[in-house]
Amino acid sequence: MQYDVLIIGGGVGGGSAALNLAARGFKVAIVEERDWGGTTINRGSTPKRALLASAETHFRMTQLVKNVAPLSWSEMASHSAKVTLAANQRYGNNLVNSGITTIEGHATFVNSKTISVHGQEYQAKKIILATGARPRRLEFPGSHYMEHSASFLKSSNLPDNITIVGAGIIAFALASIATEAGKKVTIIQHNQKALRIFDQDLVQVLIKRLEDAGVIFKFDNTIQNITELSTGFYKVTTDQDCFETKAVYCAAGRIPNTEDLNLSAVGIKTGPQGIKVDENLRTSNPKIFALGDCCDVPVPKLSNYAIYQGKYLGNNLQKSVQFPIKYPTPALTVFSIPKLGQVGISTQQATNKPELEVKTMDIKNWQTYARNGDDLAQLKIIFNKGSQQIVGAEVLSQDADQLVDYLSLLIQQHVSANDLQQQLFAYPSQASDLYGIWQSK
Ligand SMILES: Cc1cc2nc3c(=O)[nH]c(=O)nc-3n(C[C@H](O)[C@H](O)[C@H](O)COP(=O)(O)OP(=O)(O)OC[C@H]3O[C@@H](n4cnc5c(N)ncnc54)[C@H](O)[C@@H]3O)c2cc1C
Ligand SMILES: NC(=O)c1ccc[n+]([C@@H]2O[C@H](COP(=O)([O-])OP(=O)(O)OC[C@H]3O[C@@H](n4cnc5c(N)ncnc54)[C@H](O)[C@@H]3O)[C@@H](O)[C@H]2O)c1
Repeated sequence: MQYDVLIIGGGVGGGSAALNLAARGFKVAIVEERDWGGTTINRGSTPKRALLASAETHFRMTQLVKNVAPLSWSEMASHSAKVTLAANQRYGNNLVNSGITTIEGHATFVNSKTISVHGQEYQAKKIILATGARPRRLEFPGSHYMEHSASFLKSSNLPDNITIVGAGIIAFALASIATEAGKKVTIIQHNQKALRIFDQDLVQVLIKRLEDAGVIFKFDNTIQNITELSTGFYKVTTDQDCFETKAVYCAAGRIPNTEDLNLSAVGIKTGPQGIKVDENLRTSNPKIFALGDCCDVPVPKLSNYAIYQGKYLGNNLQKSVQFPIKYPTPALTVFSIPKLGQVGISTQQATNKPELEVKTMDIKNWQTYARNGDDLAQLKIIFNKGSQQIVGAEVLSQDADQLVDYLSLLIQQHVSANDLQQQLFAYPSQASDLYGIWQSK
């Protein structure tokens, strides 16, 4: 069978490229070996945020009133499973309804224009790799007892005492959800630094809040051994400590899926960060492109970037891709309780840049935050001293994700204090608070 474009990987990156190409009249086929929507829809932000919906609501209630009923994990899990299944089905149906041929199975290259799935060959003028990434595995005696974020997110009966290895972006979300559901959580981190790209003052506030909620952080601990006990517990041994837990989840980073594709047959180069691509997302084979978590790009491996890269290839592939990809203002959020958001230039990047000024604002008494009991809310804004333009921000708040998105628009569109005064926002709201960011400078 012959197509204009074949895409390997039906996650949000591959799906975004497929939908954009199909909308432009290309004959497109997409291959998926596991589940439509990939990590995001089935094992990432969709189930995570569905579980977080209950956990956050519970936390917000406990900030405002006494005697809030405990959460039931089975009810949270069944809500998350329903939302996730619906999203998965919608994702697959949307591809089919958009005129895209969907193929289920594992794809490997035969040559630069041909792939094979279950022994059936498919040909295309151009091929896009969007095979994503998988959890990094650590190797030590008993490491096979460790599970990963996917089994946490799918669990219908999360154990009441769990351990997470790695104090990164996944660990903080899982720990916040589990703690609010009444579980005992231990986090093991091999060095001193949690959430290393975020503002470390705000990270310390978040760690303290999780510790107050019962999370045990074991920094400078390297996990060395896990043994199964007859009591239903596992014994975890680190180079500093030894303790018992009912489940261990490894959240120590992710590695790109570049194996089992026969990439060497088509001359595609890879490295530890993934498939090598140029600024047009073209691999070392000019007919083959790559995007999302599987490729080595100088931007975070996130759903929003994978979708953006898919749109870029969807819009440019017909012109043989003449223009390099340009990324808009970066924005990301740790979906912990409260959330930690970052947009534009970070406080770490602003260090030693004399033209930039970091302004720290304790915003917990602002109406928006005070009325929600958001008593840890803090904002750090990075201004350009000359233009007074906002160029970045770091924020800790129950609604950090929304504030980061508003600020991202201000930064991307170079909105000034004067421009904002011409805007009419509903009041009082997070958006209307934005006037105050300049005023309180
Ligand atoms: C727990 C968790 C939470 C996350 N939360 C967020 C978040 O809140 N916000 C955010 O922006 N990002 C988040 N991420 C990151 C985000 O999920 C990824 O960046 C995103 O899924 C990448 O999309 P992708 O299409 O490149 O890869 P994937 O979604 O991984 O899709 C790749 C697909 O390719 C398929 N595939 C691989 N090899 C083959 C083959 N040979 N043949 C056929 N099919 C193949 C796989 O089965 C998979 O479905 C999270 C990740 C995790 C694990
Ligand atoms: N909200 C979001 O945007 C979001 C949410 C979840 C995941 N993601 C994506 O998924 C990726 C993977 O998330 P992650 O949390 O696994 O990775 P991460 O890179 O955020 O964190 C991994 C942590 O594990 C630590 N670590 C590494 N080896 C270790 C070891 N042997 N023992 C103990 N600690 C160890 C690292 O120092 C780091 O702190 C992220 O980088 C991001 O791209 C994004």
